[in-house]
Amino acid sequence: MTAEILDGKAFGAKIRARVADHVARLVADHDLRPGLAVVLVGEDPASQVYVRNKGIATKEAGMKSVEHKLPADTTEADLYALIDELNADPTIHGILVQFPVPDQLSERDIVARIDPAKDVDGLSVTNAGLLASGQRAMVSCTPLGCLMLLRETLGSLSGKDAVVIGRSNLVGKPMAQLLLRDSCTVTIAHSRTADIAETVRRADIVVAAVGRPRMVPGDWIKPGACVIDVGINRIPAPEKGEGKTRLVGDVDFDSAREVAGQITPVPGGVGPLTIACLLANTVTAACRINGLDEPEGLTA
Ligand SMILES: Nc1nc2c(c(=O)[nH]1)N[C@@H](CN(C=O)c1ccc(C(=O)N[C@@H](CCC(=O)O)C(=O)O)cc1)CN2
Ligand SMILES: [Mg+2]
Repeated sequence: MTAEILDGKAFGAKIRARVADHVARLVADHDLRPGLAVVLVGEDPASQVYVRNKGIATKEAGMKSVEHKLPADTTEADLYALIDELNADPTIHGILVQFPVPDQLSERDIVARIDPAKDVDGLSVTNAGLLASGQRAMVSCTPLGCLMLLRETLGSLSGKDAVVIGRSNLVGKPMAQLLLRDSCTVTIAHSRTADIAETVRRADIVVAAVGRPRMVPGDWIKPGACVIDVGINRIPAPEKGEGKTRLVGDVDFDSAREVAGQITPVPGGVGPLTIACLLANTVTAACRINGLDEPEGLTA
């Protein structure tokens, strides 16, 4: 079997078109233009690219985009003063502080400072708790995108065996909660899982989110399984020339594609869904904050 390759760029574009449609309606019917503020602390080159792409995508969808670039030595007090300002700004509905942040800052404390209603990363204790208890939450963008892609690809997920490899607050844990909510039988595997190969072999759905290049070989995959590779790992690529690098996922694509039913590539799989779902979450937040109906097709 050779797997169907799931095109994250195309699906991301579809989500973004849906977002733009909702935005146009919110502006026309309610004079409400959703606004997203992205805060970047320091000069991490990859983060600079992601933040720029978020700004471009936000404007393309017809939303207000605000970028705050702070120096690498920004203090907690200065960052919190900015977050407080954004929390109070009625034209801003989503706030995202780009991670990683420099060492003097705590990701956990930053997230706690953001109004949970504007927490478009879904990382606050409030949103994690709402999701875990089956209530309306803001859901982290990458797992939200993975869930939308799984539903689009497989239809109902009910009764399927799903394994999430990785237990981060940003991806692994919310992904497992979303799959559980769609009535999957969910296992979270991680570095201490006793027989990870056997655990993965049982799964109809594999979501790999560990950040270890090509950790999951094809012979761990159940024939026909749907494989979602969240990993974005930069590795040396001497074949492209000295000092060159390339991106690979957490799954060994070449061997896994021979076994899987469907698989996401890296790049061009899950990555583009993260930004598309950030836009979706901003629209959702704007609707909720203003007491309007949930946007259809943009929430989990
Ligand atoms: N506050 C947050 N920080 C970070 C998040 C996040 O969700 N919230 N996620 C990542 C970075 N990220 C978005 O912020 C992100 C990463 C990758 C992509 C993407 O489209 N990747 C492309 C490849 C890009 C490349 O060539 O380098 C792909 O996979 O096709 C989008 C967004 C960490 N920080
Ligand atoms: Mg981190």
